[in-house]
Amino acid sequence: MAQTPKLILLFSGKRKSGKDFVAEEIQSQLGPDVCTILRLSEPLKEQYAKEHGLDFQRLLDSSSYKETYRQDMIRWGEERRQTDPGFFCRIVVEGVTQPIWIVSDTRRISDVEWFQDVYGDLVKVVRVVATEETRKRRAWVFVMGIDDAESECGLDQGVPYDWVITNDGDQLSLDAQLEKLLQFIHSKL
Ligand SMILES: Nc1ncnc2c1ncn2[C@@H]1O[C@H](COP(=O)(O)OP(=O)(O)O)[C@@H](O)[C@H]1O
Ligand SMILES: C[C@@](O)(CCOP(=O)(O)OP(=O)(O)O)CC(=O)O
Repeated sequence: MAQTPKLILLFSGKRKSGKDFVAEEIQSQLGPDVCTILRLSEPLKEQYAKEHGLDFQRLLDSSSYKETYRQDMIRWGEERRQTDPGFFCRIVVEGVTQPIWIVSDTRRISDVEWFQDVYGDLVKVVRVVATEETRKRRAWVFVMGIDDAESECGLDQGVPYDWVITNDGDQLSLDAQLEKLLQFIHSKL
């Protein structure tokens, strides 16, 4: 079981909006002892790799290897969540000791609901936004069945965002937004 955190930031956003980039910026400001980044896709990929005889490490990086299996991983993960919506959430929080958690890849309303049910007001929903143009510059290409499906669109609406971070590559603008978010985080420590 994890220690009770002081704050949980649930990040969502489109592919290549910069969820990981922004999460890592925040973690680097706070330090790894204070802030941990949790990824729901990690236990998903680990288990999927085991069951399908694949290389877990290669599923973790931004390679074409991951993209080859993305659609089937989505299908497989959805089957798991249907029988147990908290399946991947419970695994990622296990044994975490840092007071600030960033879950960098919430994709579905059921993910948000699980955290809200268990941790209540400690949970804040953060949306990372970048234009299609910016995302294309980061090598995003629209794929039917992925970019128009729940995995990418599940949190486009239906869950109010507590914070919206616009990440279009302007470092000064990002710094200003993160400064405000960091002030809020510090107020919870
Ligand atoms: N503000 C930024 N400045 C420079 N590079 C960025 C910025 N935001 C994202 N990137 C780069 O764009 C790519 C996609 O970002 P990533 O965080 O992996 O997106 P996501 O997790 O939303 O799919 C990565 O190579 C990342 O380093
Ligand atoms: C099957 C997935 O978990 C794969 C996610 O892999 P990543 O989180 O590595 O993907 P991106 O950051 O969008 O490139 C998606 C899901 O629907 O659960």
